[in-house]
Amino acid sequence: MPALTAQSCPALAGTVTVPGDKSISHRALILGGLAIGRTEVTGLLEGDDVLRTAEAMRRLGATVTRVGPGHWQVDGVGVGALSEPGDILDLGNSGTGARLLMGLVAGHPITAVFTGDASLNKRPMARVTEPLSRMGAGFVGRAGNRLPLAVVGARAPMPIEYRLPVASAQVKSAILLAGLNAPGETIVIEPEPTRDHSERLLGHFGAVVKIVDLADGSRRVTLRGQPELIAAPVVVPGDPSSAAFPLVAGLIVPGSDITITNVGLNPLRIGLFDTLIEMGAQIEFLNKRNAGGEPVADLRVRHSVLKGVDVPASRAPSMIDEYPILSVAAAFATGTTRMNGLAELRVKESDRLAAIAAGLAANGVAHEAGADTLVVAGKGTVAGGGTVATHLDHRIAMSFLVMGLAAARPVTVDDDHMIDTSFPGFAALMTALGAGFSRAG
Ligand SMILES: O=C(O)C1=C[C@@H](OP(=O)(O)O)[C@@H](O)[C@H](O)C1
Ligand SMILES: C=C(OP(=O)(O)O)C(=O)O
Repeated sequence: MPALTAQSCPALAGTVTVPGDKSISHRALILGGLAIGRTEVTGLLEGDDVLRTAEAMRRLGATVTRVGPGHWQVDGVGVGALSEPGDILDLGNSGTGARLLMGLVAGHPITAVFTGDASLNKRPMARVTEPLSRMGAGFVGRAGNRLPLAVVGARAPMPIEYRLPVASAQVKSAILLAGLNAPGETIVIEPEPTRDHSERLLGHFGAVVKIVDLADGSRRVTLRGQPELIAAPVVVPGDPSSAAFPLVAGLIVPGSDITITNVGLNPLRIGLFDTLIEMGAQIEFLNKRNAGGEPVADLRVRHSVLKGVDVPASRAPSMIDEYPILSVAAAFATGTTRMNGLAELRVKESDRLAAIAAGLAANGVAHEAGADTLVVAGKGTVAGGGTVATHLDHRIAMSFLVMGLAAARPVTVDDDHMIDTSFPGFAALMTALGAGFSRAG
């Protein structure tokens, strides 16, 4: 386990581009693998999570080729024509890869065995196996349907109407992917809208997807089954969830003035930016444009005096992966930041609520964690000096390294290798802005 230490640094400056969006990258490979013809993907995230999905799609019969940095070609097989993989599908650290591909396999008459790393194999899968069973798939797994798990795909998949018990784009997407090979309409009702990259890309590849916002605030997504998907180029924007790390670093390191180019601004992904602006963050959205069907902009970020705010639970789906780095921003703010509706953080790559609380405690930040709440008592400065246990969680590692850039004493994370799952080149990009990291030992 390589430990990495971040120490306080002078003002950050410069312009950087973060890697491609993880959610869109997974989906581009999966839908490209089902489409007829060759899909050209540019800006693909070449992080371990997405590379695992690429390999799984190969095992399912698609031809997936890297032609240059971020430039990939996928020759698809057509909906319903996936082949049975000759070996286990190992999705590594990736909940998205595992759950989306379980949906895909569930809708095909094939059997596939899924596994992952020590983190993924602890994560709950019943949330996908339950609706996918109703569509006709079978599952043989450990208690609670955790991985390793065999998916016995439906011979004749049935469309369902399903109301999500938790707000989860992964569960929604798994059902839609299974529904692709079912006759008739598959309907998912979400209590609160979650990221809609699957819906956007399904439409982009020629499927008919209807989205209706219902009077009670929920959203109904209807997919017409058995479409012929046609290859279409996908331009992947920079990942707002990755941009969050240099962005918060720019806010908390005194004197900083940085620009992050080509950041995806899908309205269902930008809860963190809204929250930081409420806290007083100076963020300018420059050169707003549309790229590959998603809104993008360049973000100019300057050091800011932040104040604590209340973050409503309703905002959680649009910033679900951003609470670790928001907690760091809150520690440098003055006043109390209250976060609600965080139950899902307990089932990510780690129990993120517990990992954040332990990291704050190790670095002298007053806070209180409840079952699904976190209150951070910001004092404007952070003592630091702690070592943070990362539990195979990339977002915990990056968040506390950012903390170390502005804390009084250095902050160490016990392991940083898993950062490559979502943000390869993180340390180099931060160093280019002026950050200081050192390898312990
Ligand atoms: O669909 C996706 O691409 C994702 C959905 C979210 O998970 P949930 O669906 O579990 O909320 C998010 O945490 C994950 O990083 C990516
Ligand atoms: C939760 C995350 O990813 P996944 O669920 O795909 O492992 C994340 O990237 O923060």
